[in-house]
Amino acid sequence: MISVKNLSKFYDHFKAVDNLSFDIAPGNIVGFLGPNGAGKSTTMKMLTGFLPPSEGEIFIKERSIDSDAKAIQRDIGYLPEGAPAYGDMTVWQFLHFIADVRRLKGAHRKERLYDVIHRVELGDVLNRPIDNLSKGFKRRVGLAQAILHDPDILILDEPTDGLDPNQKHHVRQLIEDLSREKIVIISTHILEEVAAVCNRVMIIADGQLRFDDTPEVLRHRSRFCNAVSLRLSYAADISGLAELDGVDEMEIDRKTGLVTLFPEPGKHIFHAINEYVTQRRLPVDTLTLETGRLDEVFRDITTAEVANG
Ligand SMILES: Nc1ncnc2c1ncn2[C@@H]1O[C@H](COP(=O)(O)OP(=O)(O)OP(=O)(O)O)[C@@H](O)[C@H]1O
Repeated sequence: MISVKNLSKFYDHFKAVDNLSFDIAPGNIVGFLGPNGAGKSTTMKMLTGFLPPSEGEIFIKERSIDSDAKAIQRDIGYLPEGAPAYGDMTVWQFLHFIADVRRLKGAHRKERLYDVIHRVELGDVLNRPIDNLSKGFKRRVGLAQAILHDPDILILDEPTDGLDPNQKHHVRQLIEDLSREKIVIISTHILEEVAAVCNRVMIIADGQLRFDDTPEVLRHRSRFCNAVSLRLSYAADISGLAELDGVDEMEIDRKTGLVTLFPEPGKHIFHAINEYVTQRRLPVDTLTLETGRLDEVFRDITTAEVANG
């Protein structure tokens, strides 16, 4: 369990993290979201004991990071932003170096190295110097060092940054596999990542916590959630759609021709629309039930503070 109380960080007079309080329980895969400069990395560095808080407290498994940082760091795997490593070492040398730092010994050490190399799929690059690896492989080496000692808590700063779509998919699956019983905190800019792997979303902006709930709740904040969009193959009179029971509003995107029908709060309109277009034989190419647009909600939440001053 992680428990954070009134956490703040100042860089000189600038408040980068502003009075954060939250608890995270095992099994939580937290997507830690925020625009550039929101304070994500600073918060992660404080959680891992790399940066002392200016104010507030962090308890991890009921120990204070203030007095017990060393013990706490044994329970944490941390992938910092950019995944720094010793570039002149080969992957094999680097992982052994990390195994030394983590004091892994004997059969357990062997087993952990084998497991991690296999899971993160580093077998083909073990003898390559890290400096010569692609960005994607460097990221994977960073991930491997973070999980080598099988920590209960994983803190990953933009783990899929620089990876191609296949590698992203692989790393997300890896995180899902690892996350049973563990706490995983992932900082990311990528909203689809949150929907794909996280069961909790925390959004910060200007160092303050703006949202803390499930991805589902986040999605439901979108006015597009449960809206129905359709595309016509040629022009037709669709004005009757706006009059259907439960339809609040109809919007037509003049550029793309996409028609979106928004429901009244709590109403489901897909079936009524489907029936209407079928009965009238309207020339509808696609009819889609929207699940909500996370990018729009993210923008609303993170720009709200500007309006609030
Ligand atoms: N060592 C430092 N000294 C002074 N200011 C800093 C320092 N580190 C970060 N900051 C500032 O604190 C704010 C928060 O930075 P932080 O790196 O935590 O944000 P972030 O959410 O991780 O951003 P990004 O998504 O761009 O990585 C930014 O305005 C940044 O410029």
